[in-house]
Amino acid sequence: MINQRQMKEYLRLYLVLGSVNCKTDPASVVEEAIRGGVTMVQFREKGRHALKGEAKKELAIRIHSVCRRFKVPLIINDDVDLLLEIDAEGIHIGQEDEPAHEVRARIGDKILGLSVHTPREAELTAAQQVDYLGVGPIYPTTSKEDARQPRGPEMLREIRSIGTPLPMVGIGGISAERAADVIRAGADGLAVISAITGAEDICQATRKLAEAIPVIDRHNS
Ligand SMILES: Cc1ncc(COP(=O)(O)OP(=O)(O)O)c(N)n1
Ligand SMILES: Cc1nc(C(=O)O)sc1CCOP(=O)(O)O
Ligand SMILES: [Mg+2]
Repeated sequence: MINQRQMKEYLRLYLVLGSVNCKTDPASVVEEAIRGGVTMVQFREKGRHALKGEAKKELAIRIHSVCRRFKVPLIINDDVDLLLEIDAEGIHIGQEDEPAHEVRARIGDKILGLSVHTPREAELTAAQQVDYLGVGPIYPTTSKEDARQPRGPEMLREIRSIGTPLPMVGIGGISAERAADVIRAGADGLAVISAITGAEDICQATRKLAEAIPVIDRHNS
């Protein structure tokens, strides 16, 4: 499994995207976003108009080739078979997806991220199986059809207060203006879709997000 220090660095500015989120070629969006400061990418091909089968795999391979060029890890959402086929760096699963211990058995040492929405779910997560937690939605979002009620940055604070040892990323409605509140509440990084994919200038929007992330020394806080 990846060491936590490295994991936290990768989580700092995490772009989640699929073809339905992009106005132009998703692989070009990824390249522009990496140039702007994205530290990890998740391929999340979901929704009624999402690509399937070979077309989905072909896009995943093109995005992976951009990520590889810049040494940025690519995480696949939900689809363990696709992760193994293209040899990406990790997988993100939710509470309703394949159980974490079964996914870990299939992926070996690759990165495994799990969504949690409550302190209880974080408490029940086996820290030996999972590399990071995705906590959301922090704010209202229109990018996930079945998103739960937003709980605000307070949810991150509550999860930190139960002493979870795992790196955490906040997700849901995060913008540059909200970045500092999310990090100060305990997140190691920000995961975003629309704040990057919806921008006219992808690189500039990413830079603005990256610059809004405060550096926090957790030992003194
Ligand atoms: C970083 C990150 N956090 C949470 C999620 C949501 O995962 P999940 O609950 O499985 O929902 P879907 O994304 O599969 O619709 C995520 N994808 N990434
Ligand atoms: C993929 C996803 N997962 C969420 C969760 O709460 O688990 S919210 C979300 C969508 C995030 O998109 P945006 O940055 O555009 O709000
Ligand atoms: Mg899922």
